[in-house]
Amino acid sequence: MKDVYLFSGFLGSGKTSLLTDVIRQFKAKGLKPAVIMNELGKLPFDSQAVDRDVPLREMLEGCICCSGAEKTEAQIQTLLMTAEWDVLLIETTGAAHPVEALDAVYSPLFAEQLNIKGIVTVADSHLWLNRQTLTPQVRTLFMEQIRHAHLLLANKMDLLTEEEQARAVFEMQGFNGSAFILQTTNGKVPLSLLERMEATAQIPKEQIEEARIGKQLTLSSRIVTFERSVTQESFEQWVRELPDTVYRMKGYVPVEGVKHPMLFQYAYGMVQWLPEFMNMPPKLVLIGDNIGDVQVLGIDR
Ligand SMILES: Nc1nc2c(ncn2[C@@H]2O[C@H](COP(=O)(O)OP(=O)(O)OP(=O)(O)O)[C@@H](O)[C@H]2O)c(=O)[nH]1
Repeated sequence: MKDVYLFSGFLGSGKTSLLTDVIRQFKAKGLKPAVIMNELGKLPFDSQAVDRDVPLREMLEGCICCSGAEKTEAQIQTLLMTAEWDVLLIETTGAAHPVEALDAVYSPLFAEQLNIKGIVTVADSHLWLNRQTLTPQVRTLFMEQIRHAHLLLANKMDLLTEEEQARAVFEMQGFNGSAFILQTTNGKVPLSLLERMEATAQIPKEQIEEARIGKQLTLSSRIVTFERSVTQESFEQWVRELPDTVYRMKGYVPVEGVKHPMLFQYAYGMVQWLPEFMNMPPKLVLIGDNIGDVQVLGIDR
């Protein structure tokens, strides 16, 4: 299993600074990192910060969330097939919602190969203290990135007084009680802290595969394997009755009377079904808060 880290954080908060330093540290340990970078706009600006010997895939058309999970899936697949690497670092754009970004890396296709370690959010602490200057939408995104972090870097500490530093960390901890918070400058974090993040997908063997992120985190993912086929109607009925703390689902659902499991997508109350021409494994990924308790149709438990 290869470890995967997602670097989240608002525009200009220090993600690329973190990325370059983490690459340096992995290399110093003799490990080979690979990188997926997402840029808003078309210029591969940040990628110049990554050494040439690091396998790199870029998505220049937008962020992980809005350019679609399929592209990220394809990028990861390409990396898995074409390059030698030990650990994958994914830098999301500052405009990505962390749940969407996480969703993009959770594919049933490589659930057995990747170990999603979780979300490292770089927070601009100066901006945190001045967040009332942001528009409501932007402020919501900025705060969501902080709220869903598994490891939170309170960055740009050099710009704050001691009193401000303490206030920023205190407030952030109140907002995200489960993340470990580290005060940083230029995104410098000891590798051991990243490596200590609790991994997610301890896959096979059992029918139900729990995937946990972090310790007592709210946001978590779970991969389940269907034991029998369901009807489309009954499955949609089950979806309608789900608690609204299930944010996202995707996978392949075995549907009665249909040859191969159908590609199923769910996001923010919307359901999408697509026929699949290959026989894909009947697995479903759920992402949300406390999803361990959700009883899934077609799975006995
Ligand atoms: N003073 C100060 N500047 C920082 C710190 N961390 C990053 N910066 C600067 O902030 C700017 C943005 O840093 P990046 O690492 O490119 O941030 P990013 O999150 O990758 O930016 P986007 O890719 O645009 O979202 C750069 O000019 C960095 O040098 C810090 O701790 N203190």
